[in-house]
Amino acid sequence: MTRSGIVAHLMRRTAPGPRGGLLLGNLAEVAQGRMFELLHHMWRAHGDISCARVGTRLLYLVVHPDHIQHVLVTRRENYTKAMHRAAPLIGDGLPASNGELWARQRKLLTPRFQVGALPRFAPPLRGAMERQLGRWQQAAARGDELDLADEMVALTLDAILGSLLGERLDDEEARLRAAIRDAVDFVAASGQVFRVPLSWPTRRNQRFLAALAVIDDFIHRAIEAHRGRPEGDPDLLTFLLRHVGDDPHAPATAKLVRDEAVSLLLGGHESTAQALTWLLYCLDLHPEAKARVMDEVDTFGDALPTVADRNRFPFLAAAVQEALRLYPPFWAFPRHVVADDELGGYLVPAGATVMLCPYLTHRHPALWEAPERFSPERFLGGVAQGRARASYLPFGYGPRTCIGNHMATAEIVLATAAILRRFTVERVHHAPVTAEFSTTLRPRGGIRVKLTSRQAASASAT
Ligand code: HEM
Repeated sequence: MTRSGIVAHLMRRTAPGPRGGLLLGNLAEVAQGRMFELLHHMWRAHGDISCARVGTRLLYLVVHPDHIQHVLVTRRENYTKAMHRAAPLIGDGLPASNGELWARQRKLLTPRFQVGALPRFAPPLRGAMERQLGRWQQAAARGDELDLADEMVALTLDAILGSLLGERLDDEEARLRAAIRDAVDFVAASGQVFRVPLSWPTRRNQRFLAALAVIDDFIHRAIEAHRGRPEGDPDLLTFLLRHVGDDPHAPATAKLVRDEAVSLLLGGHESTAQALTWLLYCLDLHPEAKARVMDEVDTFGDALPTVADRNRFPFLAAAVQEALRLYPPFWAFPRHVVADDELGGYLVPAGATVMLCPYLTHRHPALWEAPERFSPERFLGGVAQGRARASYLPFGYGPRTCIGNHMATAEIVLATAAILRRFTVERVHHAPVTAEFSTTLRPRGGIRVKLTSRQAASASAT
C-alpha cells in the first residue's frame, strides 16, 4: 500500500474504538499477546461493534449476532480466511482455504463427518478410551498427580490418529504430541494480526520449523504407508488419497493430501481436549450439576458407552453445550475484508480484519440471562430457545461451521461419561482456574488432578 493509500485507509475508520498510540495504535497489546485484553476493553468501552488500529491495519470487533450473521453468512464472500495464521502449518487445508478450493474440499469431506458417519468413529474412539482408562487405573493406584489438559490431549490425539490412520503408533505419539504442541504454540504466539516473517531466523521460528519437520515426516511416512490401500471402509487418510489424489508425482495433490491430513489431525484433537478439560472443571465447581450428570452416568452402568449411546445422557449433553458457551476453545477467530462494506452502520474498509469473539458473544448480558453462571439447564430444550442462532457459536457459524462438530460433541459426551463412571477426579489445588487466551482457550498453568477409582473406593467402603 502506498503512503497516501495508508493515510486514506486510516482516515476512513468510523466505528468507535480505543485511541491507542499515535504511531502504532494498539500494536503493542497485540504483539505482546494481549489480544483478549484489547478485545474485552473494546467491547466494554465501545459496544457491540468497535475498531482499533493495530500498526497500519484496522481491527474490527464484532460481538452482536446480527453482525456475526452478516460476516459469516449474508456477505461471507466479502469476509474470507485469507492470511490464516495457521497457514504455515496447515497450508491449504480446509480451515485455511477459500473460494473454489474450499468449496470442493468441503463437499468432499462433509459426508465423512455427518451424524450418519459417526459409527465409523466408534472403534478409534473406543480404543482411545480403553487405553486412557487403563492408564488412569494405574495412575489412580499409584496416587499420581496428573495434568488434566495434558491427559485430555493424549486421549483426543489417540482418537483422531485412529480415525485418520486406522491404526496406532505407540512409540511415536509422545514425540508427535510435543511437536504439535510447539507448532500450535507458535501459531498462538504469531498473533492474529501481526506476524514476524517465517524467514527471520528467530528462536521461535526455528523451534516451529523443527516441530513442522517432525509433523511432516510423520505425515509423509503415513501417506506412503497408505498409498494404494484396497477399497473398503477406509480411514480418513486412505479416503483423502483416493479422492484428492494418490499420485506421488503430482506435487499439488500430494501437498493437498498432506495439508488436509494435518488440518484434521490438529483440528480434530486440541480443541476437543480443551473442551473436555473445561467441562470437567465446571462440573467440579458445580456439585449440583455434577450430581445430575452422575445420575445419568450411573444409570447407564459399567459398559463403555459407544457412539450409539450418545443420546442417553441429555443433561450431560446440555452441560457440554454450557461448558462450550463459557469456555469456547476457539475463543476468537478472524476474517479478512475483501472490499469496502457497511456493517452495523459503519464503514468496514477493504484490507481490515474483522474479529469474531465467541467468548464475548457467549457472555453478552443482552443475549444470556446471568451469563457468567454455569447452568446446563439453559440448553435442555435445545440450543436455540428463541435466541438469534448466531449468539451461540462455539463451532463457528454459517457454511464454514466446524466440520467435526458432531464428532467432537459425541467424543466429549462419551469420554466424560466413561471417565466419571470410573473415577472421581479431584483437583489438587482448589483456587479458581483462569483462562489463557492462546490459539485455543486453555486453563492457565494447567489443572492438576488426582484420581480415585470409584470401584476401589466402593469396595473398600463395603
Ligand atoms: C470441541 C471441539 C471443537 C471446536 C470447539 C471446534 C471449533 C471450530 C470452529 C470455531 C471452527 C470455525 C472457525 C472459523 O470459522 O474461522 C472450526 C472449523 C473447523 N474444524 Fe473444528 N472444532 C472442534 C473439533 C473439531 C474436530 C473433531 C475436527 C475434525 C476431526 C475439526 C475440524 C475442523 C475443520 C476441518 C474446520 C474448517 C471447516 C471449514 O472451514 O470449512 N474440528 N472448528
